Amino acid sequence: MAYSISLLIVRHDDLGLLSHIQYPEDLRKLPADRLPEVCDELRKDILDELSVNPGHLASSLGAVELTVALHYVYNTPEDRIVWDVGHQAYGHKILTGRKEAFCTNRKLHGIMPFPSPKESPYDTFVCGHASNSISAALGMAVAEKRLEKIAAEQGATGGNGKAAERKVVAVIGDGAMSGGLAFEGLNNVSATPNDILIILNDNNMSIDRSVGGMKQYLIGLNTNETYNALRFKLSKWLRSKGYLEDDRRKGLIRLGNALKSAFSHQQNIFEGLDIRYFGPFDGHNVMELVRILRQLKDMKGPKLLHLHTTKGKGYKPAEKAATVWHAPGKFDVGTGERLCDDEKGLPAKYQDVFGNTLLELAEANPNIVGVTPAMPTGCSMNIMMKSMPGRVFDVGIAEGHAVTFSAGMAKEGLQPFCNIYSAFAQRAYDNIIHDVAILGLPVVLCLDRAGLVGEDGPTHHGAFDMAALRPVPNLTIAAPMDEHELRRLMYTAQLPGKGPFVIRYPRGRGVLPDWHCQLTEIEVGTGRKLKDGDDVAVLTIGHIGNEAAKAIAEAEQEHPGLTVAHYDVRFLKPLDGQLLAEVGRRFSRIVTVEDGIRAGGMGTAVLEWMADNGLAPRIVRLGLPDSFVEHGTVPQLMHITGIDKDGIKKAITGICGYSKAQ
Ligand SMILES: Cc1ncc(C[n+]2csc(CCOP(=O)(O)OP(=O)(O)O)c2C)c(N)n1
Ligand SMILES: CC(=O)[C@@H](O)[C@H](O)COP(=O)(O)O
Ligand SMILES: [Mg+2]
Repeated sequence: MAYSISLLIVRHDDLGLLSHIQYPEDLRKLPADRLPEVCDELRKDILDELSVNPGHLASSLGAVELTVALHYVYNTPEDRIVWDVGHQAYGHKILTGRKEAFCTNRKLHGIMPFPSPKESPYDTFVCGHASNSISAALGMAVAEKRLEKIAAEQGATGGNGKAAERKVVAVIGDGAMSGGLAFEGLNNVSATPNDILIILNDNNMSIDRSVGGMKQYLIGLNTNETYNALRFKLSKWLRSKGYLEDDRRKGLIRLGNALKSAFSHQQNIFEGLDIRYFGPFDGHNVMELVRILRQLKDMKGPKLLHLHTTKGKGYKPAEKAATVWHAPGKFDVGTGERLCDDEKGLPAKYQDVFGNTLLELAEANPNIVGVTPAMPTGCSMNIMMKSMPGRVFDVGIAEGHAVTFSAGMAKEGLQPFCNIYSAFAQRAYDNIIHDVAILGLPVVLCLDRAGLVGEDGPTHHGAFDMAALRPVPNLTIAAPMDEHELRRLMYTAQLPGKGPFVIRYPRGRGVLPDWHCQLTEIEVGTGRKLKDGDDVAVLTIGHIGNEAAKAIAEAEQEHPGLTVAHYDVRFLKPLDGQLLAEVGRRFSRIVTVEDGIRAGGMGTAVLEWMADNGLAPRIVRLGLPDSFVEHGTVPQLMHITGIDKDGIKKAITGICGYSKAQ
């Protein structure tokens, strides 16, 4: 496997103990009582670096002790640590050969935003979308057992030719634990022979506050210390006597569970699933963590270790306001002041236009309710939440549920606005088809972060929504080119009889000096001509139309005589047949521009429409390629993928014969 970090900037700071640790094997040479020092240095390194090179701060600070203890006790990378989301894994990166390159974190060609086996053998699985760690870890554990069996049958000495049995650990936060996939994983862990350790890193926070029954359950979940100590000793002894093979182990868990609930009047959901539960313990006591992990490491059967941690641990501003410090941007470490750009005079963020407009619509329409899967701040639904707490539902990291829950409310007459980041909505594909589209329920699905998102990289780009949703019957799919269009589309979507309505818009700011405007209806399925011209028609959808407008202006300026028409398709579905007929009849050259994957998106829709209607203009389609776009700033990535002003201009002039087309 190729490991890729091509941007190598070496840091030369003197980091004390850390400067002697390149890899976990160096860490493991230290006596355990030096580990608190390592943690302090690691925390300081993360803080200093992130203050100038922004990223996910608070979760990584909260996982420092756990990270050090894991790499100290486990034989990584041979043993597998599977991080959930991976936004807490900066300490892991620094300890696993990426200390010098950490200053390139999230930058173009630098370290990837989330752990990835493409970058390091210490990164065991793809990270970015929450709640997959338990399933992946179980898969690895099952593979290990099976491969060992195959090797034994073939007369080899052990699975993968190694001496000790590989251990597999999943590290999952309380927020990620609210995801359905995590529950599916637990259910399967319970019923499949395996020895995995699930570490529940419980800081009682998601990005916003943790929500739901599991969060409440975890707060109340306790086992007393004597019980924990006794149980460690007992299971060690039973194991040494060979009494802890699978059947007996399950029986003992059930007995333990029964005794515990008899004494404490508390059922333990994990133990009820035959997963041994240990905790809760202090996740910031590194020496204690080492002791506990050593005891659990060789224990057979599935286990869950529950740790209490503090998001933002060790940095007071982050501890006090973990949501803001989840990914705070640049900041002054000393004062805790966040160094935000001067926002004065800048257009509003689309998310804020969404949030304010939703509240405005909800004030007028009592049927409107808001649904967000764990992103109230990210999508600005917190604006409505503050004013109308009873009408907004944060359902946790549960995109599929968010859609079906919305569908249920729509079925009974409410008007849900369900806001999901485009990439996370991939989790809800069938829910959109099965639970919304088939019945044609009037759910307004707002896909924020559609298109390139920048530094979060391939897992987070909203690349696929248009291509994925376009074939689904009954859906209306639209994308606003500016803030006013977003407001008007939202207004239109909640009018009676509109059915399922998808509105996609990007991360970041719009283009207008003032987002306020009157809320008036846009006729569904209509695009608009923004500018006339004779030589070529440029068809765009959504915000990228603004980039195309700049490209057109420049192309016309650089090539006197060239005139370019610009159409805003606006609705991917239904397409505006009248507009396309005009374009198809008048122009023999068309350039389509979108910020989603080219295959199957708007350009493809135009191509199909022309072919279906017996028209054959030459069409150049710009969009994201058939490969995963890496991380970098949005302008950098737009340039690389050829959808920035220069790329669009090149396509326009190329198709008109002024320069070679791309
Ligand atoms: C499927 C999916 N939905 C939403 C997100 C956005 N997200 C990233 S981290 C996070 C909170 C995770 O909370 P937790 O697992 O408790 O980790 P913590 O941040 O508290 O350390 C959310 C909602 C995501 N990455 N993936
Ligand atoms: C780790 C994760 O998935 C989120 O923290 C994500 O990075 C948020 O993205 P925005 O910054 O666009 O809200
Ligand atoms: Mg959490």
